[in-house]
Amino acid sequence: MSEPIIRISGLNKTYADGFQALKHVDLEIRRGEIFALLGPNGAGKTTLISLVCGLVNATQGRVEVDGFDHVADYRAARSRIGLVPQELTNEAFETVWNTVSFSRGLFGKPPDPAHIERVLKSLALWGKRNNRLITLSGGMKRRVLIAKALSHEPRILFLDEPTAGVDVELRREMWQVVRQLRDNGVTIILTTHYIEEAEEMADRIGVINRGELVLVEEKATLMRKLGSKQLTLHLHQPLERVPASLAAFDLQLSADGCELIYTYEASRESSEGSEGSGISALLAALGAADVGFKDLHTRQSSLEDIFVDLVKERA
Ligand SMILES: Nc1ncnc2c1ncn2[C@@H]1O[C@H](COP(=O)(O)OP(=O)(O)OP(=O)(O)O)[C@@H](O)[C@H]1O
Repeated sequence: MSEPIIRISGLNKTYADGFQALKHVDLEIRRGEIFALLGPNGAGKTTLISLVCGLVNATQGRVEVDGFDHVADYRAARSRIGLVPQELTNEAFETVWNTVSFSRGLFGKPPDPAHIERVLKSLALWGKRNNRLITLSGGMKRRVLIAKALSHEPRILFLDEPTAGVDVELRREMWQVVRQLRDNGVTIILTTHYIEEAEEMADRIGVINRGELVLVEEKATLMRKLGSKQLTLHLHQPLERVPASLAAFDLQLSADGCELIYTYEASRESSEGSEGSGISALLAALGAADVGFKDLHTRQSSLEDIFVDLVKERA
């Protein structure tokens, strides 16, 4: 496997007031992946990306960006990174073209109108290049932020809460844009507290809570490893309690006694077939106990359940 594009080791950050916002974070970002950093408000997401981007100094630890130390080789490291902040600052009366071209200049890159044209076209902003930012829709403004971050041809793009406070349609549009960038070879790191976003977009997910990186995992593995499934049986006759002969199963009875809910591990089911999940045994035991049901459905636990469990466990 190729070298990681970002290597973070033993990163600590204590702010001037003594608050420890990051606690010994180790993390490697793979070339070309979409990595979602998921965590509740105040978990340390912005602190972590600000450190990697060189906007905040680390108290301890080391960051390498594409082989360059982010302190000793600051310029080389920083030139490889594009950062998409949440909001546009005060350039409302500038045109799209000028804003994006100016951003490139900030990195000391010589003008390259052909590159700016490519970026604007890929983000469907070409037709708006002479518009002032103030005249653009919310979605277009967000795309201008991405264009600015791509103006100096970075290999890594950080997106800080890319879809915070935007509507569903715009969120989908942003996801599409991000996927396209990844397909063009850009490594993407996004922070989010929308679980749905991590579930939809990421190749790997890191969960950060109270300054600690509590988990880093392939999304698919995470879902498989920690996900559980529920089978709900709608009974013919309500029950007062779960029959003693079914005590071996993880069963819950709904308050009205009309539904039996069976929780089992989705991973057992996929690796061992329905036998492994105990469904056959449960159905046989239900038959023996004379508990009839008229309908059933299953539900896979989402990343949201997993996330809530993780954060709860450590609270
Ligand atoms: N300059 C600072 N001085 C002291 N504490 C700070 C400073 N900046 C951030 N913090 C604290 O560090 C913690 C992590 O903040 P950070 O902004 O990194 O979290 P976050 O995960 O990005 O949260 P959000 O989703 O709300 O943006 C918070 O408790 C915050 O109050």
